[in-house]
Formats: sequence, C-alpha cells, structure tokens
Amino acid sequence: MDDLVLDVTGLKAGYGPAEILFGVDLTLRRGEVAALMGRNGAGKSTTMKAIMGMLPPRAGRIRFAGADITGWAPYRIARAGLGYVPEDRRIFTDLTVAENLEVGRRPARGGRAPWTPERLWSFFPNLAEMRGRRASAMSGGEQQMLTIARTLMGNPDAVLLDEPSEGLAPVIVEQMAEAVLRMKEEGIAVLLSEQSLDFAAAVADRAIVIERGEIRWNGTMEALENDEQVRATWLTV
Ligand SMILES: Nc1ncnc2c1ncn2[C@@H]1O[C@H](COP(=O)(O)OP(=O)(O)OP(=O)(O)O)[C@@H](O)[C@H]1O
Repeated sequence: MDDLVLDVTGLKAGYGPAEILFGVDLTLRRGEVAALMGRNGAGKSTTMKAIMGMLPPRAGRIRFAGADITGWAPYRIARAGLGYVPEDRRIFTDLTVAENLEVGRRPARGGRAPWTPERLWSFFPNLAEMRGRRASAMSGGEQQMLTIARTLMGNPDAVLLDEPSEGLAPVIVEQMAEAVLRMKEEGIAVLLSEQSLDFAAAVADRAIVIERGEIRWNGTMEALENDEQVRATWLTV
C-alpha cells in the first residue's frame, strides 16, 4: 500500500450536465511510469484534470502521497508534489526559456536534491542551447519540453503528462521518451496519457486502458503488447 504515490477510487467527473467519468479507479506506484491509454474522447484528459482539482470530482476519492487531496484546489495539489503538464503547453511566451524555469521554482520536499536550471540544462541539452531565447520563438516540441522542465522546477514526486508525444516530430518524440525515462531514473512517478502504443511501449511499465469514462483493462505494457484482442477492443480505431 505504501508504495502507492497516487490512489484514485470511484472518481466521477463531468462538464455541466455531461457525465464523463463513471467511477475511475487507478493507481501509480513510486518510481513507476504508467500509461493511461484510450481512444479520442475516452476520458484521459478529464481524468487528469479531475485528479489535479481543475474539474471538481463529483464522487470518489483521490489520495496522493498519503494525503486525501479530494476537493483540494489545483495550486495546493501542485504544492503537495503532484506536477501536471497539460496538452496545451502553458508557457509564458514573452519570457525566455530560463525565465520560464524560474516561474516554476518551488522548494524541494523530503530531503531530495532540488532541481535547478543547471541540473535541467544537462537533462534537456536542447533547452540549454536556447536558454536566452523567448519561448515564443520555440517549436511546439521545444515548448513541450520547456513545460516539463518548468514542472520539474517545482520538485514534484509525481507528474501527470497529458499526451506528451502528440503532434511532435519523430526526433522530438525520441527526446520526449528519453526525458520520461530519465524522470523515472530520478525516482519521479509518471502517469502519462497516450494513444500511441509505440510511445507507451517505449517508456511505460504498465498500461491502464480507459474507454467511455471507465477503466477497462490494467496490466503490464508487455501483456498489452501481446494481447491483440484487448488492443482491438479498446485501442485501435
Ligand atoms: N470542456 C468540455 N465541455 C464539455 N465536454 C467536454 C469538455 N472537454 C472534454 N469534453 C468531453 O469529454 C469527453 C472526454 O474527453 P477527454 O478530453 O477527457 O478525452 P481524451 O481521452 O483525453 O481524448 P483526447 O485525445 O481527445 O483529448 C469527450 O466526449 C469530450 O467531448
């Protein structure tokens, strides 16, 4: 039980009259990379927004690092150590790469070495090269990397990454996979949402499959790769 960093049970959420999540159960263990997989509109982003408190949970319980965070405001959840990288890159385009990192700086918890821009430059060599550049002059993929780097400046214990590989050029997708694996090496648990089996297989230990707001399957990435029926039923269009 104690190795669970995130424990979501019976989570229901929606937009106005639209019910989208019908009781989502999922867990994330310390140091694990899990892929929340499902087709367009399955409820992946909604699950992440509800976990982060950006969409009020209508039922269920969310525990993070031993605390019940259900109903907490997003800033409080982020300060408790749960980072979030939304699909739409939220960077400050008028600020430079280095200034964007400063915006994300929060004290480290639990005696871990804090993230600094210097540590992040070696983590993301591409960003290091453009540290003085305004974020508006970066490509979408570079902005996505910057969003992740800024999230790390908050010293999270776990990070939710919403569709990190979507719309990226293949070379940037490789760098993204590299970044996720290095986060794992640093002991950060990652829950990423993903439609692409290739990307998930490259980085994730476990897959959690969602369709129409319910978890349909949960198992190792390897089991998912070997189970054509599960993939055909819940993933392939
Ligand atoms: N702001 C909103 N208002 C109303 N309905 C919404 C809103 N955002 C998403 N939805 C609906 O919620 C459902 C789940 O969407 P969600 O974005 O969670 O799916 P997803 O699995 O992340 O897929 P995608 O890859 O398209 O982002 C969809 O039917 C979508 O139309």
